[in-house]
Amino acid sequence: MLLVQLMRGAAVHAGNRSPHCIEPMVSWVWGPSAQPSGLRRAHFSSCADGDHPMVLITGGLGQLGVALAKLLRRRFGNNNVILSDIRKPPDHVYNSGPFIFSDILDFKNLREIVVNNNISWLVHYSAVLSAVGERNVTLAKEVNITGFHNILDIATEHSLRVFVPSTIGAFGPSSPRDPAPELCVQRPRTIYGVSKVHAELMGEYYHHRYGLDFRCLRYPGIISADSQPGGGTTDYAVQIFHSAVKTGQFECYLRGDTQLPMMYIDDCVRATVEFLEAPSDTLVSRTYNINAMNFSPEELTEQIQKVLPDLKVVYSVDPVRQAIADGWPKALDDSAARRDWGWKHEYELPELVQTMLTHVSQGAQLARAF
Ligand SMILES: NC(=O)C1=CN([C@@H]2O[C@H](COP(=O)(O)OP(=O)(O)OC[C@H]3O[C@@H](n4cnc5c(N)ncnc54)[C@H](O)[C@@H]3O)[C@@H](O)[C@H]2O)C=CC1
Ligand SMILES: CC(=O)[C@H](N)C(=O)O
Repeated sequence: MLLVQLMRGAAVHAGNRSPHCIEPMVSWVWGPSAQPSGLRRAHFSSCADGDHPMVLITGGLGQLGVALAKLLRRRFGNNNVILSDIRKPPDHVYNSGPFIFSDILDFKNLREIVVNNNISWLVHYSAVLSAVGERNVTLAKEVNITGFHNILDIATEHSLRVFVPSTIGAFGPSSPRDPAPELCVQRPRTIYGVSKVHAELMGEYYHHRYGLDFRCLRYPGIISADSQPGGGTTDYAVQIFHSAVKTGQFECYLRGDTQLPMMYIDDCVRATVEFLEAPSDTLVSRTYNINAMNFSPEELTEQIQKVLPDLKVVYSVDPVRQAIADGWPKALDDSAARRDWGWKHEYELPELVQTMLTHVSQGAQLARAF
């Protein structure tokens, strides 16, 4: 019954966004996780067959890579998007399109993949996230800095368009927090944040020095139902949905009033594709903030309780993740992305909660059926 009610609610949510491509084309596609929401409107520039880029996604088996690959494959064809990682993919991912082993620390292997597959766009998702990075600084330095240098050199060598996400974690306690602007003091206190500021600056330097087509979005915390987060500070906002559906109880590691910027995964991958497709001359900057909503654990709980009133949340604060969150922005100013390349989010908190509960309930029902 819960599922039926949720699906009814989700089906009526259809966003309107403004197209900002050279030749705007409105088409109807199935969203990456579109079962409950049905047909959604997609605004992309038209793209003749021969114009398709050949895309490589590194770190593609994390929280975001598979959803991005789905959207890019729908757009450019299944065989034109290669997922890669150092882990073994689950069967459904392996069977859904090209997958290749790639360790970003292995420069020669990375170069071979780029050359042999005629790669033209590189989406660099491999990373060690904030909480795991504080537990293993050496690994974070290696993957997020040394690995990124390999990406930068190969992208420059082969004239690739390269997308590297940054994060709200690239700001720190001395940055303005409400909202954090595009340009301000950035003195993060995590190795994750330091490595992302390094990536922003190096990418912009290579753009100016060598003409590299470097593109970077500072993502907020991303919320997804089908994929698990990889060890960040915003993970609670995914975990709470699974606990709410499975046990009706959740132990939150952040204080109830910790407000952070957040976004639903469909908005995140759509923003990424739109930004990748934006004509170079519309990009005033090479690094943009993007955002959708800002909320605290208490506000998220309240919204979930509108559907699941029995949900109980207790707070058991983890000092490491709380200190990280306390140095991050409460909101992001993303007006430049909205102005320059037409960024517009679709999901606000009520739609996010509706959609997440629908997906997570469906998943739980399926799991019980097997
Ligand atoms: N998920 C989020 O809330 C946010 C993510 N981002 C950024 O988006 C990107 C993707 O994030 P997620 O998918 O959440 O990360 P994740 O932690 O879920 O996945 C990262 C992937 O990188 C892979 N990896 C680790 N070492 C590697 C190596 N040596 N070679 C190749 N792959 C390696 C891991 O196996 C993993 O599958 C990251 O750069 C992250 O910093 C930015 C802001 C928010
Ligand atoms: C916001 C991020 O970059 C990530 N989810 C993390 O919490 O580390």
